[in-house]
Amino acid sequence: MNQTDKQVDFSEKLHPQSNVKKVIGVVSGKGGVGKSLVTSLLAVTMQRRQHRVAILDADITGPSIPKAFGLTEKASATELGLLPVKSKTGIDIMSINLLLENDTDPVVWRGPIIAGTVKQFWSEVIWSDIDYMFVDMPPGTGDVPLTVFQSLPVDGIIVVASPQELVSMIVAKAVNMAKMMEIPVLGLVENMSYFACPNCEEKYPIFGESRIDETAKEYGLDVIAKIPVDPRLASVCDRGMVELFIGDWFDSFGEKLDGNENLEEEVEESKMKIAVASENNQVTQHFGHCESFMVYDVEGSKIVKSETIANPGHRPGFLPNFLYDMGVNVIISGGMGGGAIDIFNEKGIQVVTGAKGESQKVAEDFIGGNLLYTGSVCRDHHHESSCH
Ligand SMILES: Nc1ncnc2c1ncn2[C@@H]1O[C@H](COP(=O)(O)OP(=O)(O)OP(=O)(O)O)[C@@H](O)[C@H]1O
Repeated sequence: MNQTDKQVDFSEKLHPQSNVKKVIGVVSGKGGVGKSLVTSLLAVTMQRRQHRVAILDADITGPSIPKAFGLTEKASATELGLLPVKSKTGIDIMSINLLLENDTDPVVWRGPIIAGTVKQFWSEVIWSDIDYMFVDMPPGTGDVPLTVFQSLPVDGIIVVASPQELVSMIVAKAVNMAKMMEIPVLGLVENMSYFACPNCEEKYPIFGESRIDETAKEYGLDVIAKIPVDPRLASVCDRGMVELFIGDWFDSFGEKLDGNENLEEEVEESKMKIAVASENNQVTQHFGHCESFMVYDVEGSKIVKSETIANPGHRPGFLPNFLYDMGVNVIISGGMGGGAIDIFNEKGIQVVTGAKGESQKVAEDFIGGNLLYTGSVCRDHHHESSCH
């Protein structure tokens, strides 16, 4: 089922006593690649550069920031609002773990509740005079990170990946998600890029040869840092002492950030191609058997060209490759089989299912961030009638 909802602008709802100048989201195409570590290192780097820094831990189901900073006290509240907890060096931090009585309790909330909590972290916490707020985003490119993205006025994002993700299309998905939301991608960080032998200068690519330069070139992005696998990094995080890390990986990025008042100017206007599986100009329920694809070229937030491409025929695995070859970044359909979704995912194409209504209107809603989708998959795709 398709639902539309006006994109919420939480920037107006920042707590009256808060003042946050720049919000930078740290994302990863999947969990466990070091997103929280990178968020922490970035925050510490900017703190060392004499800025007032905050971390909003939006990774509600896997909050790791309080542990890395060794925070044991809980957040407190006044009648005016919630107060972040200050780290040893004065970084303001808010995380669900600072509110839960027992921080080993699992958080098993659904997307809307998670997004609601992140919204409260933005609007009900008093963030006093923050120059840089780093947001540790939920991992992945699914419904939850997308909703959180829509909930915060993020000025730019940093994509973290390990060498394996850089080989796959996971990074492409993260980059496409940011493009969809019209958020500038400030650059890529390759974590666990290599292991540096402590006895010689040799660097060993233990998780595969670095692909970051190639990937960055492909998407026209900057390489921010290549971080080695370093047991000392794991150790400072485990001991709650990330503020003591030794390394200059983010120094030049910090310098650049300081010299760059307007992050938006950093990137060219984003472009993307959206295909909508259609029947009589309406989104069809049956991706493979659609009459045509309405294809929209988008620049910034405007459709600059539209064309109708007849469905060249339904053969297993054929259509995703056909659309990929056309340069499509996003496919919208009512229903779609799991096999097709998998191929689109492998190719880094964002899949939006559960859409309904007039094709161009649906594409416009998507561009405006107003299309919420169900992510529904047709489990049995042999017959059209099974695709509901
Ligand atoms: N370069 C590195 N060298 C050594 N250890 C690392 C490195 N990067 C991350 N780690 C360790 O790997 C673990 C996972 O890192 P982290 O929590 O930052 O990942 P994440 O992407 O935020 O995970 P999630 O998405 O599940 O929250 C942590 O214990 C961290 O200390």
